[in-house]
Amino acid sequence: MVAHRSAKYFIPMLHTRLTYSRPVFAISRQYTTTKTTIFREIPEDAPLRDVRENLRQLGGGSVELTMNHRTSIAYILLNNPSKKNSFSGKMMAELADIVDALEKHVCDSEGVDGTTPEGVKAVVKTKEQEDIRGVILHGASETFCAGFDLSVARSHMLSKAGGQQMSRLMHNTFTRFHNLPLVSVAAVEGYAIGGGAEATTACDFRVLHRDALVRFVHANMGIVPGWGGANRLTRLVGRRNALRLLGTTEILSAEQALEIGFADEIASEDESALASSEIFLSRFIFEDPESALPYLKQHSSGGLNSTTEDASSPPPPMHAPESLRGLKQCVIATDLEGAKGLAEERRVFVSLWGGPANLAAVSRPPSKSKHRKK
Ligand SMILES: CC[C@H](C(=O)O)C(=O)SCCNC(=O)CCNC(=O)[C@H](O)C(C)(C)COP(=O)(O)OP(=O)(O)OC[C@H]1O[C@@H](n2cnc3c(N)ncnc32)[C@H](O)[C@@H]1OP(=O)(O)O
Repeated sequence: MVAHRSAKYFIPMLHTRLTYSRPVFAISRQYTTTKTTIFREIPEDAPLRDVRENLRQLGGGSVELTMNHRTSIAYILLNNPSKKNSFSGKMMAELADIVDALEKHVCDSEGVDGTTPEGVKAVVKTKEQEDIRGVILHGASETFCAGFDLSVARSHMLSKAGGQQMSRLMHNTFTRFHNLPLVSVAAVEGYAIGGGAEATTACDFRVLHRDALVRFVHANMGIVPGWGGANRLTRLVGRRNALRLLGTTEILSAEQALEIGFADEIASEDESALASSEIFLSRFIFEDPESALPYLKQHSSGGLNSTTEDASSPPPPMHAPESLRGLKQCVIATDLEGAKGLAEERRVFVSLWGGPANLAAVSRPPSKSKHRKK
């Protein structure tokens, strides 16, 4: 039965007044829109690839990956500014594509299963200096993300099957992203609302602009987080704070976010969250972040592909990518039950001991000066 959007199909129990007071009218199963796009409802257990392709046809905007090989930082840009970078179905599919690409770049692509800590086997595959060590998730036009694109929801995805598909794909994508053996930072400007707030929890760290606002609005919509955000938020800030943020839907300022441990840093007065995130990441990347700052500023292009060879300034010494990736693997392996986590840590250690970076470090003469606190 093909229903057309109109008030007479409005089903009171699904009517919800959204945070920007746009009523959402429910329509029934098969959808057509003015663009005669048919959103196919597919079986619950359909391959995730089918779900991704089904969603790809919905809505606009884009998610863009760029890699800066000079600074070893990758950037994922949520780009849907006319809708506050909210996620359309197309953007959900593109984010999944990008996580595929990053997994291939940093993991042994033979059978990587990024949804489980055991499934993530980091490798160093390209020349050390080119290897990506960190990734920043950020939004266009000075805002982070307003969650799910509600115009897509209204037009195509208010059925149980639509919600199930969308949630299944986003759970998979954000779990794989969270498990990537890269150090990830959410650079939050403006708003991170609903699924946008959930997206920040999929990163290892959060750097907020001093005016940024974070809000888990799901309770106002008669639901709970649909992208894994409640689970990750609870691990981040503890049960008490998580339940308060989710249950009251209170707006979290940058200061409050820092106070409860949700945010790791607030951008300094005259700095964007993106620039502050690059400096934050540089502490993981460069052996001496302070002295690497001029190089970082010269080459960090906010996500433009910067592979221009600049002979005048070879990159400052960086931590071996395999060591950083191994450390991330050890941390996510703590999700494994019992002794499995320790076993994974030992496996990573053995895989690195005696490797090129370890041999180079061991052969360096010890020097107490390098342990002086700056
Ligand atoms: C699991 C995911 C979860 C779920 O599915 O339950 C969700 O994420 S549901 C979505 C939750 N997000 C929201 O409720 C945020 C709604 N938006 C707002 O509260 C405001 O737009 C805000 C605070 C983000 C920005 O307010 P501001 O006054 O600065 O701008 P406008 O409200 O005028 O918005 C500008 C422009 O963007 C469109 N917009 C904003 N958010 C969304 C969205 N989530 N989906 C689609 N479109 C969105 C808004 O309609 C305006 O467009 P215009 O054509 O100019 O009216």
